[in-house]
Amino acid sequence: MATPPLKNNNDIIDDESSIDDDQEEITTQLDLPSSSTMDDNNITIMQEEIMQTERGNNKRYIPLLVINYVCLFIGSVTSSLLSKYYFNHKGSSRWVSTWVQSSGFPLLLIPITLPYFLNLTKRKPFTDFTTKMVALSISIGFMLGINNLLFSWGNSFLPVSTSSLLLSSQLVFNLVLSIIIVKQKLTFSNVNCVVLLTLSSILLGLDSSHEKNGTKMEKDKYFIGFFCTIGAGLLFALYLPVMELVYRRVYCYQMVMEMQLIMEVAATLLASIGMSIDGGFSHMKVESERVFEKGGRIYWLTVTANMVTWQMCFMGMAGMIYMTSSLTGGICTTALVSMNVVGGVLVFRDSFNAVKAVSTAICIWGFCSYLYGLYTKNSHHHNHSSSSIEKDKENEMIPIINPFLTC
Ligand SMILES: Nc1nc2[nH]cnc2c(=O)[nH]1
Repeated sequence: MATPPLKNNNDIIDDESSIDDDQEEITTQLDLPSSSTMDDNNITIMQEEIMQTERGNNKRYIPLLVINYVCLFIGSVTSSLLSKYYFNHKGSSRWVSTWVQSSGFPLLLIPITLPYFLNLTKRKPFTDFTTKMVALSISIGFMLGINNLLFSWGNSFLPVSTSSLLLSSQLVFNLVLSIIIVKQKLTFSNVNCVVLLTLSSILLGLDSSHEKNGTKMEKDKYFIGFFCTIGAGLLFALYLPVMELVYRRVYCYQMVMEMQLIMEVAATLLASIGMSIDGGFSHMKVESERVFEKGGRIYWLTVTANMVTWQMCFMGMAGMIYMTSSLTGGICTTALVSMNVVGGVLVFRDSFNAVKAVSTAICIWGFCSYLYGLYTKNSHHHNHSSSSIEKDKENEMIPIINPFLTC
């Protein structure tokens, strides 16, 4: 395909007034069907090169990455603390803790519509969606719903240390499935990090016996918790690379959030059906009026805050996967499991012994060395910027943002 000469990069990015024209022009250059999404098969080597050249100039990339990581961090740590607060004060519904993970989905309308109303984009929300993408989002949403259910059931039956020990397996599964599904390359940096984070979680898990809130756990409850957590880890490890694969078909951050919203609607539907069948909604009412130790007002505040923090967590996770890779998303999430333990120590005065200290240190070390590995690899990549697509694929910081189509 003959590709028309490109405009100067800065012209394209800085000149907001010409974005519309640019988009139209580049849509033609990239041969992107105007009413459908970017498909891997539609991208020629030349088109990849055009996008690759522009990536370095995408000024929104780093701020957006930071915002997403901050959301993931705050969302993960606070949702874990709020869940603990809920269970500590006689909240007991597993369905409620499943439902709050996705039911805050309307909040995603903020990152979806804000750029449009702030005139940062001319793209109208929910345009360029194909039936296939909606169907994919709904299917992945059901998978997420089952993961949420298993995750909260596992957490409710097991002590934090045991569930973090079991969840450590998700990172290894994530690495293996990323290699299979998205052809993730094995590097010293990512293998080293997976080993260190897994070691950190194992240490955390070995730190306590199978006791929850000071009482010896019944064997059957332990096994339910065990299988739910392993199942959640496996599903989550599959969910991340599948998301990465799907995100390769979208061309801007807003679309990622829109897909996330559809997924969360599907997950909420699943949780709501389960909750209705099991009397979860009436249980919520009874809990708030008679059971929760801190009273009804604090109960609803806890539930609402948990809905908000879970959305921050999922929004950050989706953004991380889109802007980096599923493995980086998995590493960031798993590193936060250890940070949740530190949160428990700071907020609930949980005991902090030498084993937890060593585990936290290993986690921080593994995570920082991974970030450093990404940083050096990325700067090497920029210094030796070439047209090779293979080279880009080796890089785990893959900003799939097409700046011409940044919306
Ligand atoms: N299975 C699983 N589900 C999650 N949902 C949010 N974080 C996690 C996680 O670390 N594992």
